[in-house]
Amino acid sequence: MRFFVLTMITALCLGCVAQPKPEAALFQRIGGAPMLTRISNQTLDIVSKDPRTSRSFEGVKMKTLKESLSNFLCVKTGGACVYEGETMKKSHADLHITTAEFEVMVDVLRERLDANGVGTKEKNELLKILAPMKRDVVSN
Ligand code: HEM
Repeated sequence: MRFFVLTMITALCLGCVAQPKPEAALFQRIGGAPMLTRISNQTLDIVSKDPRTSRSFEGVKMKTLKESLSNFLCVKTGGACVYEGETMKKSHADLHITTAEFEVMVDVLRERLDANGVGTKEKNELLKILAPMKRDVVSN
């Protein structure tokens, strides 16, 4: 009987230990606000100078845009930030972004995520969140 009780207690304890921990939000796993700020800044620095995409950024206040993009990505990945900008449709409507320009931006973002050591799983999760936004950003 004592053996049975001991076995049951051991099994219950192991059960507690083996409980899978809920996965942290993508925001945390990606490296939090510092990483999202770095990724946003670097991506925007590159696409605003790349001749394939630079035309849309002429006259745009890059500091404000960088902060806005960083907050947007924070919210979309589950971070506790506040995004006060426009919807994707509204903020890109007048820019007439093409599919080719959208793809350059995604390529640069992917490359920056790699360069900053973001894991493949996290990188793909973020790209999957952004992919459906193409229909709101692109208007050609
Ligand atoms: C999934 C892809 C994209 C996301 C998530 C995104 C996100 C954003 C965000 C959050 C803003 C700020 C809106 C605001 O503060 O009201 C913004 C504005 C802007 N985006 Fe994008 N964007 C994307 C694709 C692109 C592409 C492909 C281009 C150009 C090649 C682009 C060019 C701009 C420009 C120029 C602005 C500033 C507009 C202004 O201040 O009038 N975006 N975007």
